[in-house]
Amino acid sequence: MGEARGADLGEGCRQVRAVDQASEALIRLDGVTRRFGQDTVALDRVSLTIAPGETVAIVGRSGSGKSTLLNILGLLDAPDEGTVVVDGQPLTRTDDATRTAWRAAALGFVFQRSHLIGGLSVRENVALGLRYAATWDGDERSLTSRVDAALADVDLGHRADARASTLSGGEMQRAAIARTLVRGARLWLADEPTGNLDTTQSAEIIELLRLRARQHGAALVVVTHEPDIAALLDRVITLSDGRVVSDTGDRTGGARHEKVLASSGVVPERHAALPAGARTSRRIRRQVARTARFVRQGFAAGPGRTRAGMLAAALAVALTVTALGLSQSAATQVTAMFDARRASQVTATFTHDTGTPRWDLDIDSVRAFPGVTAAERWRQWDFIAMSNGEVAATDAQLNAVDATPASGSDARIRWATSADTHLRPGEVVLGKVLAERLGVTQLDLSPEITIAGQRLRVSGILTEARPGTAVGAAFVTPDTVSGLPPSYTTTVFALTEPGAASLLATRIGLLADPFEEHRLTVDPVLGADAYRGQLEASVSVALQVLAVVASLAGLAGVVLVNILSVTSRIPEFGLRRALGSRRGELVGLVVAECGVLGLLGAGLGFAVGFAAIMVVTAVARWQPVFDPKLALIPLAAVLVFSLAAASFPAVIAARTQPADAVRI
Ligand SMILES: Nc1ncnc2c1ncn2[C@@H]1O[C@H](COP(=O)(O)OP(=O)(O)OP(=O)(O)O)[C@@H](O)[C@H]1O
Repeated sequence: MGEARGADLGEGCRQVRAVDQASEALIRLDGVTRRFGQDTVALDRVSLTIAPGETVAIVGRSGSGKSTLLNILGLLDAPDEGTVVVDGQPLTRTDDATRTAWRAAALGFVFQRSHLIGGLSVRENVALGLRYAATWDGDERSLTSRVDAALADVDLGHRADARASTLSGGEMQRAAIARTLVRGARLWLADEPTGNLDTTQSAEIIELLRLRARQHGAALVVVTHEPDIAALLDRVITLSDGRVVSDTGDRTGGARHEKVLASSGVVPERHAALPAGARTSRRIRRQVARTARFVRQGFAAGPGRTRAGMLAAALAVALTVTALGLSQSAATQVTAMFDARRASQVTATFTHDTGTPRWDLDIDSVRAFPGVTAAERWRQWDFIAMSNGEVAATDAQLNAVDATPASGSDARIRWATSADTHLRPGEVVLGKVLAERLGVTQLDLSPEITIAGQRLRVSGILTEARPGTAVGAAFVTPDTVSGLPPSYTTTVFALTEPGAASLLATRIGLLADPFEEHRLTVDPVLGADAYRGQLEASVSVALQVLAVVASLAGLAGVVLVNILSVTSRIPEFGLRRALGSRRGELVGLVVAECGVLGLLGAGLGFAVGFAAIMVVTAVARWQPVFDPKLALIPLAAVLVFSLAAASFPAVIAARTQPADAVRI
């Protein structure tokens, strides 16, 4: 039998003389004390040995320290004082790695609540016991046959493909026994394994545990409240207030197996006699494959939390992509709007040294130019005093305007008064600011003002100035200004079909005044260029800030979802640790799960973000813009998201104390 088991062992293990030479113990406790806080002494100087193959019951009143003792025997916990010696090797309190390696190599657990992963099949739950075992060589085919054999051994073969959460209490414990069986554990530890079962089922489960442990040459330690169950085992250790008060029974049960066990012991893989390099690369490969499998299983076992994690990541990325894309589109839109105006407006101003120009500007030639839709001509007087008591303003600009439409009555230049205004002799349109200054508010009272001795009816108020139009000006007809002193400035303002403005800008001087072209200043956008860049930048910055805020909000969401998901899995992590998972491997599992979810979510988020950009820009009639280089930002964000979102949960997982976690 020893040889048969030996042949079953994985390459990573080697045969050793396993029993403690001094006491022939599989595990020995010397003066072990375990305290919790200041006041609770859960175990008080406990010394005992567990020999290979013996079956032991630990009994005692509630709170007497039974579970604490089992956790110490199971290397899930370490004593504050005293020594634990496994296979002759003393373990230090701090050496978590060695305890973990021993758990993987030699121990198996059956907990009160069985600690199966409910979303996985029974077969995969049992396989978990072997996947973490140091005795497994990574061969999937041998795994399947060993798992099926273990399931058959506990009479659960017919439920192999069922979800573990659908099993009855008794079936769950059978599955937990199969999980212990399949790993070839040498020490089986069961904490109240029948606590949730009725009397008949309890007896069946204890009998199954006892028989299978014996068949496989394993020692069995069972914590129980029930004397009937204790009576079924070889030896009974009674605890009271953390001390062993009696240790009775037949200890030869174990001795019957000593020879077998002495030749079949295993030590943790790190002691194996393979070359170090080969061992390391082999272990890494196996671990990567194992983690990949666990990640897939984790997604399948918890579809709800998988969806939540993915959607949180998708939302974060979608918000970032949308905000970034819209910021670019909006900035481009501002540019396009300004460019559109620049392309359809031309203003040319002539400044004369003295008096009125020799020739009045030829507005008709401008109007006749291809693409021109409307044109105006202003003459402007600066600082004309208007005073006869009724008009007190002294610095208002006064303009003469030729407002005749380009064709028919379709005036293309809108004055933004109550209606398009065609000024008639004797009338004036006031800029809003000037009107307020003069106290002219209501046109239905037919207000009148006097300029240069002429009484004029206010026919409109200019509420919205075109670029460059002074809302502090008064607009009058040429008749009105005929009596004024000469004007020094004349302006031609033209609107064109889109795109025709730039050509007009090169010709307007020649058209308007071929003799004084050199005095011309052409300002196509009337100063708008100066603040176009600023506006563009402001829009862009505002939306980029929004993108950062959205990213942070999304990141917080992803982190929260991951933390909640991992917190709900503490018992599962405790189980994995109990079965032999190292802290680092657990961290790797959590990071891999969060990372994969982050990447899947990011893909979804990209798609949603792009769709949102298309919809918003289509509704707003914008040109959608997304610089491919900016895709790097969300990509980097995804990596940061995934790592940041995984780091907190990974710390939680790494800090999981198996002894505490399996109590939950
Ligand atoms: N993680 C812990 N933190 C604080 N106190 C603990 C912890 N674990 C155990 N104890 C305390 O140690 C003492 C022994 O607890 P333990 O669970 O070992 O008793 P037990 O005999 O198994 O009890 P029961 O039969 O009720 O499960 C108890 O007073 C318990 O409250």
